[in-house]
Amino acid sequence: MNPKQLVGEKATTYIKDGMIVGLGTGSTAYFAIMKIGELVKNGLSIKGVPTSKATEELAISLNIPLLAIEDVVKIDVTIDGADEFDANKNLTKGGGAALLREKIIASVTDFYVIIADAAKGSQFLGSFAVPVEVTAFGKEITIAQLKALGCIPKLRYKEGELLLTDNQNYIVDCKFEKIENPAQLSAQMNALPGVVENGLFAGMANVIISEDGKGSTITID
Ligand SMILES: O=C[C@H](O)[C@H](O)[C@H](O)COP(=O)(O)O
Repeated sequence: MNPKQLVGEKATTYIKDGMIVGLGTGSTAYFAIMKIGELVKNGLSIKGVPTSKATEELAISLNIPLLAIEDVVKIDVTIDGADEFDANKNLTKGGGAALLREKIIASVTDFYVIIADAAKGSQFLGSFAVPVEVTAFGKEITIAQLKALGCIPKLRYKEGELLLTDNQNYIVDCKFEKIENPAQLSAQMNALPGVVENGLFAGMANVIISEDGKGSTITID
């Protein structure tokens, strides 16, 4: 089985009848959502909370009942992917530009399940550039301030156009070297006025489900 499908389906074992479930974004979360769609079809009663417009569309196509974000106070379980994870379950997310909605949803989640193939794990974060969502207004100033924190910043484009997030902001991909203290760096970036949110998720994941390259899952908790 495709490793993304393997970890995605395994993660759905944390979902129980009656739960409110955060639905992640990306090519790994896709497999968890497909499985949830199958479970719902077979009688599982849950309400989903999508982390992006793309995930919302997928969930609707699978007839997964959804909660409007304004009605969400607490989420039982969220299943989401990651671009990188370190030895302390800190994450880099936002390769698909969904980091703001993902972090808001993670912040009210009781049990946050991350699914990621083994190649995404290392001792320290830093291989993957940290995506940072910034306001359009003053973006050149914000980019200069991010650079002063020690990264090489790069405004993200898609198909020749500046990428606009679901929240109508831009993404700056910030390439740092070894990130030894993700919580501190996250706070420094979020202290910049033009930063809406950054893709470092420090101390948020309860469990990471990965795979051993031989068809078995590994649970890091
Ligand atoms: O913005 C996108 C999300 O943070 C994704 O969960 C992350 O980029 C991982 O995506 P994938 O599973 O496609 O590698």
